[in-house]
Amino acid sequence: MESCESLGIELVLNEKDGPAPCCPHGPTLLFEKVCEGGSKGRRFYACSACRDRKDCHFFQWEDEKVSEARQLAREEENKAKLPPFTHKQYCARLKKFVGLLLHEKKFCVECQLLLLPGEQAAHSSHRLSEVTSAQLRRPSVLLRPLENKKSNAQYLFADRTAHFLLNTLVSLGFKKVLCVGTPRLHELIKLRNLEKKDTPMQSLLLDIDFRYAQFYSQGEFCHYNMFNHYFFGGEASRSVLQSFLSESDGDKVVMVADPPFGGLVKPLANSFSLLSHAWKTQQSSDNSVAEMPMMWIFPYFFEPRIVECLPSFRMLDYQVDYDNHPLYKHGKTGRKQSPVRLFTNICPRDLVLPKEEGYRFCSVCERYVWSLNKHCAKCNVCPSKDGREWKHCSACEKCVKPSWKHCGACEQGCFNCGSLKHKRKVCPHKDTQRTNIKYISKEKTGK
Ligand SMILES: C[S@@+](CC[C@H](N)C(=O)[O-])C[C@H]1O[C@@H](n2cnc3c(N)ncnc32)[C@H](O)[C@@H]1O
Ligand SMILES: [Zn+2]
Ligand SMILES: [Zn+2]
Ligand SMILES: [Zn+2]
Ligand SMILES: [Zn+2]
Repeated sequence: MESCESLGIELVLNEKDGPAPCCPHGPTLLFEKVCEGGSKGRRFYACSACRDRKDCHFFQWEDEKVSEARQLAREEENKAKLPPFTHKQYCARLKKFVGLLLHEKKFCVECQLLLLPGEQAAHSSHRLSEVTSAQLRRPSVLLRPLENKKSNAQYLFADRTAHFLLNTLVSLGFKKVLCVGTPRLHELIKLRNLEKKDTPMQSLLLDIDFRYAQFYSQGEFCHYNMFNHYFFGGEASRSVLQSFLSESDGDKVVMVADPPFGGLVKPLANSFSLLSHAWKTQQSSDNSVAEMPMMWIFPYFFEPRIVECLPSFRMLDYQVDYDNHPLYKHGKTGRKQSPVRLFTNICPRDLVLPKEEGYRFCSVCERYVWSLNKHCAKCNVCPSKDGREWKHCSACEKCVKPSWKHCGACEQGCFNCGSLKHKRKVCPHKDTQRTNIKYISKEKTGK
């Protein structure tokens, strides 16, 4: 079928091609196979949210004719995959649930659903648990994390990180937090408000995990796909976002996003730009150049790609930790350290990293850095990206990883792909990232 040896898959972001067909996760993304010699393969649509065909099997060639019958079947399927209740219904259910006696408050562990009294019989063979009001305020603890790496990749912040984020946002004076894929931060903000000690902060959670609709009002949660900027709740959800982004009362907005790490950078950057744009339309005209303050949590090795897509972003040294991730735990050293970092368009000087955890301020770089990240006088930067102490290589004239041994023979070729025809700097295969189609992706760089 394919006439070419496929090198990878590129994502095509092209608005003028008309609306993309929809899978249960909203509009699909358009991909293109890239072949040896740079020739373009056939384009196809695939799911934006699931990186494994097992989780969403949508596939359509760009030039494929879809019969009316198939179109109807598809619409039926998309409908069948909708949440069992509308958000409005979930809110009415919560209201009833809150009014129940403690022994009546049951959560079905299998169905991940808060049950109303009449419904328990239908779940009698399922494991039910009692829900206290304290648990009701911590849905991220009550719900089973959706750990599937190829779709939700729901890794929840360890307390250390969650509190660092919250305290940082408070100290920067933000009053409204747009939580994109950060349910635990959203929850923490609401808990802090309940303590009534400080001025409250508003929080709006955007997440594809609709189980959260059971716990939050329509003004606090929108069922949202961050890979295609799709609001499952349509216009009503969009207007919730718009009014949340208004700073007319002087309340500053910040976005904090923690996408699944397997996700493609380009569609995420595109969605965050659109969110920033929506924020901008709410600003007075004298603020016309500014971007919405944003934090994007992602592994350090995506730095070149993120900065390419969002040039105002800088990577911070802060290591983000998760509760339910087997690998990324604080206190580990060497390769076991968390590779996850904060990327932000907020001035790094203003983001104070905790001294007691080993961060210090570099007055030359004007940012907080990890203890092992020593300033190199020759490069004039704090060079380490991965948390280990890097060393200067005089042959390369730059700082390199500690494991790096300079090899004269390799100098001739490309360190990235091994080709002798070019250097790594101009390697056409750099910035590779996995896509849902099990190939190595080479996202379009536009160059
Ligand atoms: C790496 S976890 C981040 C959770 C965060 N560390 C916390 O503790 O609040 C990724 C989050 O993004 C959500 N998510 C995954 N795919 C998404 C998508 N396509 N659109 C929106 N949210 C998505 C998941 O449900 C999950 O809550
Ligand atoms: Zn899908
Ligand atoms: Zn059940
Ligand atoms: Zn420095
Ligand atoms: Zn150096």
